[in-house]
Amino acid sequence: MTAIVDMHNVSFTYGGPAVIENVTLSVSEGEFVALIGPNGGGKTTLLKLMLGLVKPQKGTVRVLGRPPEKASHHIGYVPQDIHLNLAFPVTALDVVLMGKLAPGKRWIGRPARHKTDALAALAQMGMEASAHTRIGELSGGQRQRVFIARALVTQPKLLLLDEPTASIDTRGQADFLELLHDLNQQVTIVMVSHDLLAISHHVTSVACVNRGLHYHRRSELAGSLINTSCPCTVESLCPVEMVARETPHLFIRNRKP
Ligand SMILES: Nc1ncnc2c1ncn2[C@@H]1O[C@H](COP(=O)(O)OP(=O)(O)OP(=O)(O)O)[C@@H](O)[C@H]1O
Repeated sequence: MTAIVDMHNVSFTYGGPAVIENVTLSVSEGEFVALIGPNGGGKTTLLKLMLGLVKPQKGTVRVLGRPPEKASHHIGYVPQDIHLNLAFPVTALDVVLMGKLAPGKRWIGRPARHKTDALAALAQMGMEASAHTRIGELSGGQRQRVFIARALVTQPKLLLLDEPTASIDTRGQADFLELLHDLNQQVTIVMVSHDLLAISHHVTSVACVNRGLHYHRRSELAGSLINTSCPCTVESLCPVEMVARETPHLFIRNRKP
């Protein structure tokens, strides 16, 4: 089976020190991968490499067996910061319809079906009742659902989400993660998150990113994530441990030095 994402020995720099170094990662169809790690660890850069927005100086990136820019129509992306003038008079439906526009402002697919597809994407995110509400009148969490609907409207095979829960409260986050869990039945998801504990029951694997990358299958982390031992062999360099040290629940605290 072709991997949805295949990164082999990838290194990347913006011109200074390496931001990503010798990273190998394979994401299979149906996975829900969380990328965690400290600020500046390279998580967003990893998503940009998967999107083909930046190119590695070393190694290869393939999405569905092709260079990422040739697979872009199969990728839905919701970036960390979406700058949108909230006073601009567009509805949730208008925003989702924008997902049907290719970069050259060409419509993707048959225009007659666009509205139906956009309403279906909004329904998937539980937002169909707000289709005709102006985007500025929605809450941060509702807007986030609309942006994901925009990414889903082309029925991508891979959904890349950069910290989608940042503007959602704790109760809303649980519902939102439940929704992503359902969505994962039909689309492979790679999501940047800072909240390892909140996501641990929903994801199939966790990749810790701090220039290097350590991949952990959920079975390695299942049960009590707080007390489980970390499967990394190079403990002092393991990003899991670095992340854990920054959280109030030190799931590696009880380990022998
Ligand atoms: N366009 C850019 N030009 C130069 N350096 C950049 C650029 N974008 C990111 N960087 C640097 O690359 C490193 C990794 O950044 P990146 O945004 O990938 O980290 P991150 O893990 O997503 O961080 P955060 O959790 O804070 O969002 C940082 O040191 C950052 O300053």
